[in-house]
Amino acid sequence: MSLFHWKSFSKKLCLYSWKDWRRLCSKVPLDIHKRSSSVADKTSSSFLSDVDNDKPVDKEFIRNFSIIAHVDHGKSTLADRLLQFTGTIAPEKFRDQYLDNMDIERERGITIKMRAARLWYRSKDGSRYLLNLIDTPGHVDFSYEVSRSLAAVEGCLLVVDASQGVQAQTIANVDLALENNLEIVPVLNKVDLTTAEPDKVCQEISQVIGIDASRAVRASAKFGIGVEEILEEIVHLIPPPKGQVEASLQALIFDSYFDPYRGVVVFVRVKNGEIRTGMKIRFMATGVEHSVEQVGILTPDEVVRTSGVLSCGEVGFIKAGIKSLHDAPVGDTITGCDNPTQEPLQGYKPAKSMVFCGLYPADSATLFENLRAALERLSLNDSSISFQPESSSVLGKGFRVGFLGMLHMEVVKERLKREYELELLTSAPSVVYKFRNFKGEYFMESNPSKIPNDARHFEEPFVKLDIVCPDQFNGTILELCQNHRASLEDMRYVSNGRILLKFLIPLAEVLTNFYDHVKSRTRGFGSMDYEFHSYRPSDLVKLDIAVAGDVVEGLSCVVHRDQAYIKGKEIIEKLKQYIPRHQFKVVLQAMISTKVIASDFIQPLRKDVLAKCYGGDVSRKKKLLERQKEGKEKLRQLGKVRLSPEAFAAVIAQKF
Ligand SMILES: Nc1nc2c(ncn2[C@@H]2O[C@H](COP(=O)(O)OP(=O)(O)OP(=O)(O)O)[C@@H](O)[C@H]2O)c(=O)[nH]1
Repeated sequence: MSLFHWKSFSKKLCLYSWKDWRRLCSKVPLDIHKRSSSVADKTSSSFLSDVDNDKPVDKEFIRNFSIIAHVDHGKSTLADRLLQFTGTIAPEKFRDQYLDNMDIERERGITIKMRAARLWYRSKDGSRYLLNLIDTPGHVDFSYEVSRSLAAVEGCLLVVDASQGVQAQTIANVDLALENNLEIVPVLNKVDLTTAEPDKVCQEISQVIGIDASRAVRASAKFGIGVEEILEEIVHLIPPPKGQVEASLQALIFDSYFDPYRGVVVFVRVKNGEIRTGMKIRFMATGVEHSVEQVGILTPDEVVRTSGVLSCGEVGFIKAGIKSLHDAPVGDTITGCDNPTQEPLQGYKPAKSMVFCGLYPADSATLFENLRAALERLSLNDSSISFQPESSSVLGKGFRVGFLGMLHMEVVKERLKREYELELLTSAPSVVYKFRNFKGEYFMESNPSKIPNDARHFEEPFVKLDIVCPDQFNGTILELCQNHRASLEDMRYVSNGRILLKFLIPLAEVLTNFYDHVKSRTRGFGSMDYEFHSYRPSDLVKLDIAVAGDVVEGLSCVVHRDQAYIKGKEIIEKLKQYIPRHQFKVVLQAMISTKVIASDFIQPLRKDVLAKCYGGDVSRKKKLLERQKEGKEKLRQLGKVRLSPEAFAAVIAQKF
């Protein structure tokens, strides 16, 4: 075991006290797999042999649901247990986080993409049910995935960590579920922890979310406790899908990806009618028509149905020789060309890039084209990435790329490095600013160096920010938010001792290290969530940085007027450490338009021109010094200072 893995393993061991271990060992079956497969023998496996996945299922016996929760409350672990318990995955094939199949997801232990899987479950009432499960990400950057999954189901499991209680994203996800009129089934997870307080958390759920949680299943996804009860709740509380098989086809696209060999694979939920192989379908938003080549189900592997039918209420995939993801946008409705519906289903707003930064290959000449190809391929499967070419005097040719948030940006950068072997330099992340030019025309721009000097009336994106934390940290959180230009909108108790604070805050302020500050100020007990609210006017200015008289593109940024001097000074100090001394004096300036607000300089190298002048006439010495001064002045006017990419990266790192 590597040192790293050993460290994290031993850290996990230390989380349990001896009492914990004794309690766990006596109560919890250690071999989860054995336990779940033995129950599966009783309930599922015995009847899985006669399951016909090829035929559509009577919708009275279908339950479609998502699993939603705050980050790390145990969604993927619970999905694993449900897959095991129902015998969906053969024991020899099983691995933890089964539905998270991207390397980055497994290494970081986070879900980035939603995943669907169908499970068969024989209920205690004797009937056999088909459960379509959609596991969703918890991180705020990917909440778009959650809202997509919720439009495709009738209910959701709301997983709440019984030791942490209701957190900011629990509330945000419940709001999404309520918007979609879904049946919410609460589950109190991690009851194996000694710090678990299920009764208190039950009260919190009722108080904050307004749903009755008295019957909530008390579960431990880690140790397989309460899994059968959860399945019973799904079957009895979540309604079967509505819709008519005889009606015109209406199928909602909730996800899709591009396969270089098979074209676009579209994941759908059939709301009305049925999709059959060979039929002509129309994508209502784009008007594009195709013939269905294959339909199939997600077991979670893609299995083609030889019967060629996907019927009302079912979740599955279709392939129709589609070449571009833009022809089959997520959220669009598919209908039949012969008997089309007039009413498209309610779709989703397209995912919008919120954070932008420049990506430049370290060896720009050869790798620029590779970067373009890599971004094109990535954006085929991730429509929230946007990019366009840009160039910088320091970093050469690159692309300005838009992301959903900072984690999304990191994930994309990591994928570019691993999958395409691209070492990249990044310019400072920025949001999209709105401003007016001197003619009064409105513009939107994410690259601060492209904002003209006469820009005025700046507006920036604001987000609704929710922070949940113990009430003893109320003061420090208010102070933090005030320092980041937030305004308090509401404050209420979630439970005895924990509060929910609601703010309006500029997005640019929460992007960088803000979550770390919340965590450290609340000793790890605080959680936050945010969503876009609106563009609002702010007293912003464009800050330029000039080195030896030349403005350095890529170091420009938009800052609040009150922060401009401090920011400018910080950047200049950092540059001073990285720019080597030259023959001439290098002046460093921070400027708003043409007005210098902070400046410093790097001393020139000095050659002792009098060294060889032993004794001699004083006027001769003066002449030599005079000539040296003139030469340096000339150099200062003509000389250029090349900023190394390392200096650039260091300044960016401290700026954000
Ligand atoms: N003690 C205990 N730990 C659990 C339980 N369920 C999950 N965990 C642990 O909690 C951590 C997070 O679990 P995940 O299943 O990855 O959580 P998630 O909600 O899917 O996380 P995201 O996808 O990143 O939002 C992991 O270390 C799990 O082992 C449980 O019932 N008891």
